Amino acid sequence: MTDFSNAEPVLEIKNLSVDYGFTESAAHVLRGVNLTLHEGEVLGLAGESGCGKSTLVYGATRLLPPPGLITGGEVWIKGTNGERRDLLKLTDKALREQRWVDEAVVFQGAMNSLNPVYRVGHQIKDAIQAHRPDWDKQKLQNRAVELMDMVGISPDRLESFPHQLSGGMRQRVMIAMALALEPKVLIMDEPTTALDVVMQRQIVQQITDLRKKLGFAVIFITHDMSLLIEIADRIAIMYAGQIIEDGPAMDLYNHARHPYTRGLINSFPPLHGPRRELGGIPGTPPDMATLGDGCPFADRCAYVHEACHSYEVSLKETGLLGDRKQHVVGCLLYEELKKGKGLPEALAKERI
Ligand SMILES: Nc1ncnc2c1ncn2[C@@H]1O[C@H](COP(=O)(O)OP(=O)(O)OP(=O)(O)O)[C@@H](O)[C@H]1O
Repeated sequence: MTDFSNAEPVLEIKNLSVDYGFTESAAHVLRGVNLTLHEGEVLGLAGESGCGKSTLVYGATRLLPPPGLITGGEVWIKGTNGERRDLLKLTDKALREQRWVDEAVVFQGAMNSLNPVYRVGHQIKDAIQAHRPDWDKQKLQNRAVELMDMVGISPDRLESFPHQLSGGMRQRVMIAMALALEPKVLIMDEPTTALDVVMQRQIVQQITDLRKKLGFAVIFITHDMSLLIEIADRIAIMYAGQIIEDGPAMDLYNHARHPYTRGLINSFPPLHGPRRELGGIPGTPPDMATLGDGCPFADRCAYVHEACHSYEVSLKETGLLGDRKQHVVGCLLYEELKKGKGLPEALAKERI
């Protein structure tokens, strides 16, 4: 786990908002999200199902399917050529040209998106050739072999059809394709969810090793907090279309500030140390189409008080001793703390 906060940002999502639908009944699924990924960093994005993780990364890369609509924001990417551009302002042509080159996305269930009627090698080479039309057959073949080697699959498998590969192998092929043009940013949306635990571990280890070797930055989406704590340098927690806590991975794990983050962490067995009882989070995330004002977690929060119903989430440092500047949280309790009101006793006792 490394501190990348002084490294240059490679992807900056600023105030990004997304609606599903156009009419008055549109659901405001992403509400002014800010998130920065630094060069070489592994940023974990966690939160319950439906909190907007996929919408965030697909919105930021303009891969959002209809009826998703970006209603505001900026997404600055530092391209492989060093130039910074706002992805939301690029023409479709410019977008197609920079995709795979500057950033690549491995979708949820990507292993099922290989075309069943073409050999794996053909598909890898096709993807590369779309961006490198001047490469001859031999060069494409060499790169395909190199990529298979890189993800630990025998290059003979370039001749296989997707159905002849296991799920884990297909997922590795997708990772190889994503890395084919050496992007600086790799976005992975639950890349291991459909795989068994052993395969999950192997693939996560492989991504970690490749990142060290090639130096790209990663946004890794998962529900699995214990996995993130192992692999991420930094973790951002999403709830109801907003980031509600963001900090260095170990700080966030050991000193989770938001009651929702604490709930998420307590839903997974601890990695080290004494066993503790697992607790869930009562209730379910709110319906984004009917979400009103105030903290969206208020209805499920054990520490809720009147003012939370009109609190507008904004990420700030807690001011608590030992908290680092890079650790921010959007919870009224910490604003009250700064006013000298103190934390509720139960919250103050846990994991401070
Ligand atoms: N096509 C759609 N039309 C309307 N609402 C949608 C559509 N797709 C997603 N949503 C809503 O957007 C919200 C965010 O969904 P999203 O898939 O981004 O969440 P997520 O955190 O990635 O969930 P998961 O972990 O299950 O993938 C959810 O409330 C979902 O119901």
